[in-house]
Amino acid sequence: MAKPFVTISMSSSSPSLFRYPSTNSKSMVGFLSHSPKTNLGISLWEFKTSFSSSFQSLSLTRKHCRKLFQVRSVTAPSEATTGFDDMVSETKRKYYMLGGKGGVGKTSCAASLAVKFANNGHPTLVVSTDPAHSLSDSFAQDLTGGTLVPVEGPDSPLFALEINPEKAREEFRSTSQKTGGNGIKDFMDGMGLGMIVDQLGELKLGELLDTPPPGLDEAIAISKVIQFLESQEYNMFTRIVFDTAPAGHTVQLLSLPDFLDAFMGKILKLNQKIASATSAIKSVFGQEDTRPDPAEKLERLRDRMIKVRELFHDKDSTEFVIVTIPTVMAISESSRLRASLKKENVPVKRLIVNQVLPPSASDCKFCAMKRKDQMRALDMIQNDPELSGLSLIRHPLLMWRSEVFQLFSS
Ligand SMILES: Nc1ncnc2c1ncn2[C@@H]1O[C@H](COP(=O)(O)OP(=O)(O)OP(=O)(O)O)[C@@H](O)[C@H]1O
Repeated sequence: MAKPFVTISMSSSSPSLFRYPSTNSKSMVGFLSHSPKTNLGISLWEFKTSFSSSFQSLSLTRKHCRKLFQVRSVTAPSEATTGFDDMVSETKRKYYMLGGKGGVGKTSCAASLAVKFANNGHPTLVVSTDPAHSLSDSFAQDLTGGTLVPVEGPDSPLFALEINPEKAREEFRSTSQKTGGNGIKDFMDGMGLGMIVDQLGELKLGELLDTPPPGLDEAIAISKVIQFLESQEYNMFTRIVFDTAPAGHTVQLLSLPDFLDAFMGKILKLNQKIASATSAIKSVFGQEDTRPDPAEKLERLRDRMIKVRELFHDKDSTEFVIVTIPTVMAISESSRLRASLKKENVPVKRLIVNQVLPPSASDCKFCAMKRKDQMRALDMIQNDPELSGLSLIRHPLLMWRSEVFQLFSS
């Protein structure tokens, strides 16, 4: 039997796998019933890493999952569950991208929505690509390390993953620098082909490398998740919830393939020069060139970026859900986000308005003022040409973090 972990590789282009953490947070702070890890829990993930045997082992995993994950009884505010029935009804795989202004509750909603899906029979993966991860806080489990961690509680398997976008960016840098940066220059210099290095200067690769567009790291992270989800091992996941980085970045990542096209054009031009130079050297010295081809790697990266863009545009499988709060500023920003997403043809159907004051018979002075402000902001939504057509899901402002987690769970 294979060892109980396999890793998600952030660098390989082959599908990545789970790693069951050796330790797990024991504090489930309120909202998740704590069930300490048992031997059963560990053996659960002893599935084989070979692709040929994966199907069988994963089936085994699912069976055990049902035993391991305890049915959690949670009561959701009825308003919070409205509008989500159609999100859980289809059996086909669906991707939900939750995005919005910083701090409005994207992570809380993503975590909570993922629990809702899992409790409704969908094996679910919730992924954070936000550089300021707080998914670990939401689940009170350590999710760092770029591996899939099982979340305890829901009826169906729920896994969470925090991806370090910095790591993804670093990977891009090192690959592209090997291709167009100092690595190549040193190599060419060593071969006495300085004049080609001079020509490389014209390509201005350095400038591109120094100013990668915002969203690149997030796009790389998303593309990696999509890539491994395509493999047979991960067919089981029917709902994938992404907790994305604050608003602007997400839209910018959609234009990444264009950036990469420009970048790739240069890289490929460079690669041709190198290929002809090295083949000339090989013909003289009869040497085998065993160096890996970074340009090929970049090409694959660009292809993956294109897939991410396609996924964002696929109305059948993907939905971008805007999360906001009832303040004039947040609503204005959400309207701009919706406009940019519309321009990019990204499907948006729902708007979650989080932290709405619950009804009260006796407001204090502060609460009364706050409520008035919120009413004004909610009115704005009704009159906003970008937002008024979306189906609105209102979430109450809750007192306790444990309740926040229950927003969608029922
Ligand atoms: N409905 C709610 N009622 C009360 N508190 C809430 C609610 N939703 C979220 N919060 C709290 O607001 C804070 C920010 O929430 P969260 O981290 O989910 O936002 P975010 O949009 O993901 O933030 P960031 O952009 O920094 O990633 C957290 O402390 C969370 O517990």
